[in-house]
Amino acid sequence: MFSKRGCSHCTFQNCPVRPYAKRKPNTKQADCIYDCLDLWLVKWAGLLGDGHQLHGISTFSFQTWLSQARQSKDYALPNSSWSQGMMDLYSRFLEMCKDGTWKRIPSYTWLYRSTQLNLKKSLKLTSEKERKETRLFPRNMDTEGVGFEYAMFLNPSEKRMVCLFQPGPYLEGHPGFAHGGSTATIIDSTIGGCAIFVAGRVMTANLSINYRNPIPLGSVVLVDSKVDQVEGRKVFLSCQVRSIDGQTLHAEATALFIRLDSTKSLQQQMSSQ
Ligand SMILES: CCCCCCCCCC(=O)SCCNC(=O)CCNC(=O)[C@H](O)C(C)(C)COP(=O)(O)OP(=O)(O)OC[C@H]1O[C@@H](n2cnc3c(N)ncnc32)[C@H](O)[C@@H]1OP(=O)(O)O
Repeated sequence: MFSKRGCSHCTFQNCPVRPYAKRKPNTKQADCIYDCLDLWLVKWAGLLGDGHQLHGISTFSFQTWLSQARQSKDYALPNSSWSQGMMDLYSRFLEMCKDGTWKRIPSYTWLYRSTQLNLKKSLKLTSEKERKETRLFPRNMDTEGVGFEYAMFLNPSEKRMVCLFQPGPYLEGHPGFAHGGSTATIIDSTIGGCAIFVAGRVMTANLSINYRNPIPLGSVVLVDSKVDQVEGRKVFLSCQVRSIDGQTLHAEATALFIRLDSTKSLQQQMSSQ
């Protein structure tokens, strides 16, 4: 039932999923192992259910291990689904990080790990349940390239956050183009990251988007957001979504974020409303 060859893709011994696959360019070995294990679990653990023993390891403990491994995986690193355009833009921003002007924002399955943002207080206020179980919406797909492929960079002095975004086929709206809701999601997340950096724990109160030109699936766009004004608890931001060459304006948006009570956890805040 299991190949004894080992997976040439990730070198995970006895991987039954891709015994003959070649390693994809730019794939980190660790990422690939998670992929293979994931598919392996879906294939076998899903069929057998929890509590069964495979190779002496219970599927339950394997799932727990996998879930912990996923939480510590940085999804904003290049993977083999990234187009050359995405890689080039990523390299350009990485270069600009060298003198400290820009900072790459790692991206985990839960928001509050992003230590580059202004979240030290929020981290303390986040419950164990929130930390372990909150899964950030744009990271809702495990297969690389099918949904939201993105990486963010923060310019602290300009209070600006950019997001390199490559929408995959599962985000389709009109044939061949990204669904407007997926564009709204990536705008909300980018603007939201910027607002979090400036004000800490915030929520979107208003997001207004003008869609100017559709975004082809698989293309790469730059979501460029900045803080315009802070008035008490209110953070006003604006954003533009453009093609890499800057020639096509895909969308522009304005947003209002409201800072939450910094002494209360999100749960306390919500239940007191
Ligand atoms: C690196 C990755 C980063 C990823 C970032 C992810 C970001 C994701 C962000 C989201 O999607 S959050 C989810 C969507 N948002 C919500 O579900 C929020 C729902 N709304 C609420 O919970 C509350 O309405 C809210 C927390 C926004 C405000 O409630 P509060 O009780 O704290 O404030 P309040 O209602 O007292 O309003 C405070 C001020 O803001 C004003 N305000 C509130 N909502 C407004 C609105 N919608 N438009 C204009 N003004 C508004 C309000 O008038 C008032 O102004 P003044 O102080 O001048 O009187």
